[in-house]
Amino acid sequence: MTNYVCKAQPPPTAVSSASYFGHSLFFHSPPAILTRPCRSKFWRIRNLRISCEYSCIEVRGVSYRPQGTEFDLLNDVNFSLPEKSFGLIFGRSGSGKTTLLQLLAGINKPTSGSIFVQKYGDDGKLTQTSEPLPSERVGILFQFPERYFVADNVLEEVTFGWPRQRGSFQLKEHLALGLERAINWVGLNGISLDKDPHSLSGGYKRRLALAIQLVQIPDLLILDEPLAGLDWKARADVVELLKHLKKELTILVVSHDLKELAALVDRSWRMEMGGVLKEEPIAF
Ligand SMILES: Nc1ncnc2c1ncn2[C@@H]1O[C@H](COP(=O)(O)OP(=O)(O)OP(=O)(O)O)[C@@H](O)[C@H]1O
Repeated sequence: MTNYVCKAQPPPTAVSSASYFGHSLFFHSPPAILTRPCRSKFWRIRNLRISCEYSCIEVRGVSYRPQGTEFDLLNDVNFSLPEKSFGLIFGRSGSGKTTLLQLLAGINKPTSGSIFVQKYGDDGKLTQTSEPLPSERVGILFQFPERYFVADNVLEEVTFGWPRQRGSFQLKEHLALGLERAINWVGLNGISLDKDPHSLSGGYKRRLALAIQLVQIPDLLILDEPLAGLDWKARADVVELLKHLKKELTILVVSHDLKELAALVDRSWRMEMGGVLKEEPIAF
């Protein structure tokens, strides 16, 4: 198998992605000492052994042709996104960006090629065989997610689809804790859970839509045009929120708003007409 680019490039904050006895340090900002670069095989802090392993979402040779059609919408797409990094895909309307996101989210299946997770050791070497990226571990926010709000209040909106009668106590407890964390993460804790989601400001509607995706922490969070349709203040708020979330999550964004997002971006690609993806750094 080809040795792909991800190997030589660990995530931007390699140690913040450290495993802690097999659990991610996800919910907490890493202590200052953990933000130092990874120098030795393991960090030892208060007798905790913390390895510097990391993983990458890998897209290899992906093409897609909808059934019954004669043209590929995506052509041999390849890219890697290390965990806890922020990727941006831009390009002309109709080039195939949303089509690619749908494959990543498991909504459609590639005609050829594969999408998987690859784990690496702190020496940059593969540590185990690749695993498919499970669609239930991908959170996706399509354009204008607030258009799909269905409930009369914030709590029902976030818990829509949760088990009501059936479902174990542990599952419900897990979801409730996830809800609390998600609400805090996106800064909705000052908002009454009784409030009508449609009465929220544009920026807060986006926060709510994000919270729904974050109750169960996704391995990959995909956002299609997260700033579209917002005024300048709400756009700045959402950028600030993404800056915060980027410390904890692997995020892939499709957007035309390159200038506003540039400071967050670790890797970027241009989708050319015909579904051809090319790496292209953005600089402002
Ligand atoms: N099921 C389908 N069958 C045939 N063509 C399709 C199908 N779905 C999408 N397309 C076409 O594929 C092309 C790529 O669409 P896609 O929505 O991925 O583009 P995009 O880059 O996300 O555009 P935008 O920036 O406007 O959202 C478009 O020409 C679209 O009409």
